[in-house]
Amino acid sequence: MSKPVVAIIGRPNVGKSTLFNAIAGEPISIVKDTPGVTRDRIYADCTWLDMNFTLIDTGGIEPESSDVILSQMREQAEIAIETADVIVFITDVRQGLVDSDSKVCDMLRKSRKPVVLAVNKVDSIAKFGNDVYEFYNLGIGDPVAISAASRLGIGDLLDAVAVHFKSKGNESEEDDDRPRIAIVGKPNVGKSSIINRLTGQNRVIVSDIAGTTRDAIDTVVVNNRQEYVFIDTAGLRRKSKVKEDIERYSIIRTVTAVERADVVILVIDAREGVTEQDAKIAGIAHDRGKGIIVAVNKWDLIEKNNKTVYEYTNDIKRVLSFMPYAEFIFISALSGQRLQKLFELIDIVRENQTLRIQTGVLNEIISEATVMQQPPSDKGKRLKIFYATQVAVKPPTFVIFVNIKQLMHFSYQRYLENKIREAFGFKGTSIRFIIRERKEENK
Ligand SMILES: Nc1nc2c(ncn2[C@@H]2O[C@H](COP(=O)(O)OP(=O)(O)OP(=O)(O)O)[C@@H](O)[C@H]2O)c(=O)[nH]1
Ligand SMILES: Nc1nc2c(ncn2[C@@H]2O[C@H](COP(=O)(O)OP(=O)(O)OP(=O)(O)O)[C@@H](O)[C@H]2O)c(=O)[nH]1
Repeated sequence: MSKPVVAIIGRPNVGKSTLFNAIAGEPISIVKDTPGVTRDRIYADCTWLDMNFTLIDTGGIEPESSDVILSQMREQAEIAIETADVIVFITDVRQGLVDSDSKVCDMLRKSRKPVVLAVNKVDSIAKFGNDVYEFYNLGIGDPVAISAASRLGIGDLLDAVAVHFKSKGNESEEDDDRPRIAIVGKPNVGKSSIINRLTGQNRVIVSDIAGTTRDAIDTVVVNNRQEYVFIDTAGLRRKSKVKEDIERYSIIRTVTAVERADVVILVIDAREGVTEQDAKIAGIAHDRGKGIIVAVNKWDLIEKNNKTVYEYTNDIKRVLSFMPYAEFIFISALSGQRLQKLFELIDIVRENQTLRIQTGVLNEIISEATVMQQPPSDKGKRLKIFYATQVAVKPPTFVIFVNIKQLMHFSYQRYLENKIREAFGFKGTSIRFIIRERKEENK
């Protein structure tokens, strides 16, 4: 299910980072399993009451002249409008209303994206409460008074944000059962070329998902009478001169595209091989439990012998070792080689993402596995597995009931995962486990 995306924007020093941390929770847990992305808080997976959403930080602004600030704020706002479902516009009660705030609000209003106005640094209502009214002048609705630093009003703010989740424009997306595929990868690997080639060969129809700006970049391709929605992240490079800004933007674009996708195609340039940056991008899809196909593009430029595919696959698997389940395909957007096969692979991965295993069969596999390799023990206590059942798809998720949770070591869980994969495949998709304790008497 696609999670809503919330973006925080505002002038320098109003408290964006402080608010981000207050919502996301203090320990930097964002991407702990994802290589490379820990340096900076760009996005975080958050929960409020029973709702999950992705929070993005469109980036800091260097306070220089007010002209520069305004243009950077516009840039931020554009990114937020392009990628977010709800925008939190944050202001500072102590700085008061500033001209650039009004200008950015004009942009936001025109975009018709839901905006929630936060007035920060209201550490004391008695002292600053009255100053909040001034912000009604921005014409983007009721200001919510908060103090990010002392975590006051954050609940009210998130309530106001969550109102827009339900009326979110892509409810139709939830009912839409066409496969949604995000094509991601570093600049210049051939993402646009792949989309162009696919659409050139097949009839294209305009996306009929109504509403938001993001949908303008969806491309519908028909293959064998099946419609596929491609979510493109190509060609949307920002003009910024700052390398960090470009990188931040491309990560935001990738996260928000991946969020909406069922299957992610990670495109790699065959000449360059796989890099840390590719691993970073792959990690975003992995963390979100999406189906994954690694497409090695520009295959026409490679001199090959009968070991080349094998060697490439091994090299990539080594770097992407956290996702051994990924499917591989070697393509050329230039010649069209194997692009037809890409559709077959998408179908397979998607089926695996939604595969449901009967409880009886699942438990047979698990008891066979425990006979073949005894569960681990510690201090005289041995792990007992009572029962397992699949509770979700996309990604397939299994609950395993055990006697003592701590005894389920990562390596044994991986062993069970391998056994499940041997039996049922699940190629191209991650699978998840939830380990639950149950009293032995209940068995
Ligand atoms: N009094 C008070 N100070 C706050 C509050 N929230 C943030 N601050 C302070 O305001 C300053 C700026 O906060 P940041 O979160 O770094 O602001 P930012 O908007 O991310 O700033 P840039 O990265 O420059 O765009 C810091 O000194 C914070 O401690 C608040 O609720 N009350
Ligand atoms: N030889 C060869 N060249 C390719 C292939 N696919 C793409 N190219 C070339 O690689 C360059 C980059 O391709 P794009 O499709 O623009 O790459 P992109 O990933 O969309 O790039 P961004 O928009 O920067 O993210 C172009 O010059 C393409 O012609 C291929 O399969 N073989």
